[in-house]
Amino acid sequence: MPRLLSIDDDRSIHHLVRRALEEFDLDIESAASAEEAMAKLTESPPDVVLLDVVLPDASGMDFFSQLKQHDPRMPVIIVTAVDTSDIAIEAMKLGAFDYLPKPIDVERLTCMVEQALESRRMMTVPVAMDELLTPAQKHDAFVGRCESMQHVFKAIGRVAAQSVTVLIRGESGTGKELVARAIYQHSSRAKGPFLAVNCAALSETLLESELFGHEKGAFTGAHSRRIGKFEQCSGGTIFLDEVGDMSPSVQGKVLRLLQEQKFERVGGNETIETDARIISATNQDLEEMCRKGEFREDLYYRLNGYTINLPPLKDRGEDRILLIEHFLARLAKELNKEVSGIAPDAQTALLEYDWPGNVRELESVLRRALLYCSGTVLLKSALGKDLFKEKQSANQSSKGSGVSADGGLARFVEDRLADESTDLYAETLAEMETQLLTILLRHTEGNQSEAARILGITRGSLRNKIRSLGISIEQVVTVSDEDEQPKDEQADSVPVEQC
Ligand SMILES: Nc1ncnc2c1ncn2[C@@H]1O[C@H](COP(=O)(O)OP(=O)(O)OP(=O)(O)O)[C@@H](O)[C@H]1O
Repeated sequence: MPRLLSIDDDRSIHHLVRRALEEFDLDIESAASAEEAMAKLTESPPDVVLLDVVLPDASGMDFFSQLKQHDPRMPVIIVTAVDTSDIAIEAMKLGAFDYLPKPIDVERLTCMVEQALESRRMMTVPVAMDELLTPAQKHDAFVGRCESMQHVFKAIGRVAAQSVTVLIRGESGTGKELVARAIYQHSSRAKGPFLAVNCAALSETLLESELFGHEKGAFTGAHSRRIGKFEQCSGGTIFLDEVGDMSPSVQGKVLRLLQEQKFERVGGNETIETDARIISATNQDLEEMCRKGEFREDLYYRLNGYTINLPPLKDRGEDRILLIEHFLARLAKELNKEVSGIAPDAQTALLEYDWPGNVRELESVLRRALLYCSGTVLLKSALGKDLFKEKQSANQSSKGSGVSADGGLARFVEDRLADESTDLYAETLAEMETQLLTILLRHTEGNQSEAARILGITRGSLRNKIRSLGISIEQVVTVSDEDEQPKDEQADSVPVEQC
């Protein structure tokens, strides 16, 4: 279980932190002084630290530097009273993860902790390419024995140690983020930070501010200075996902950064230098975008120091069977199911399907199937006929969320009866919950806090349900974008890819 260490001499803060995070699967420890914190850190390293910069026995900045020396990849969230916010900003420049003013806003705290844990996971959970690992091992297995995936693994090995930019290409859900993490973990920057930014999930203003930071008053809602990811990540690696979605203005700033390693915060004059390695990824045809004038050609060449192409799942031959076995073993453990095999007709159905949402969709389909499955063998009936029909229809989303938000309940029950289900109550509840949450998350454009408020449940319960039902927020929001609903423009809103 991940560990959080809260360092503050005010006991009421520890109490608040515990209550706010009680629904996280987190082991929460507290320390009232720098000395006590260091003893706890040394005994057992935490995955995220909340640090009050005013401690009885140390200056906040000195102690922050000690923490960073101890573990440069540990996300530290600085907690400050308003009059210490300058210290927090200084700490951010030196690589603090984020900062939180007192009085603590519980919503922001939970959001930041969630982001910090994800960031820690990306940096520290090894991506294992060499063999199929058992689910008990603490690795994210990168399954691939087919020839094209072996090329990918070799390319990762070749490019990791060089300090060139890398452009990872492939359809959605093919494993681009795994490739980026594997490159980082095998590079000479592996001890430095790795920060990921999804360029498609933020409006132009928010993305610019997320990457480059902003000065107080730079735009409506910019209440204080913010340090951007490029500044925070100096000496580390930044992963720009969905890079084709950057606006022309952000493209121009990223180009200058690649040419000169320099930039200015939004609304600022100070020129800042950074040394962050850029790995980017896209599922778009950047060459075509260059031809149409939608993507800067000079930036395309700068980002594309080396290209890694990920094949779609349907072209990975026997890997599909390995992936099915891998996910069945992992998900059975995670969902506490006894399933140890798959019926031949179920396997054939999975192999015949063309998987527009690629590996992510396969994982999502198997997760739902396991939720429905009551025996030790996964039957074809658990895969859901509906799902396959819908997925193969002409007007489906290329992302494929694995969720049918408009299927009728009566039809679902009839189908399950036809399949001779013996677990109809649990199956129907899971189906209804999936549909309800999908519709609502589309309505709130992926904003989980808002969705939890409307549902009348806590954000933690919503998050648990989203995970156990295998709903992908990113995909839900993508469907909403296709419906031409506006993206969230609020400066203080929560980026959907992170929260
Ligand atoms: N070869 C693989 N072996 C095991 N798991 C994989 C593999 N490829 C992808 N996955 C899993 O599939 C999911 C999607 O992968 P990932 O997020 O890396 O895809 P992506 O190409 O970055 O998607 P997107 O374009 O939508 O951002 C993740 O849970 C990842 O761990």
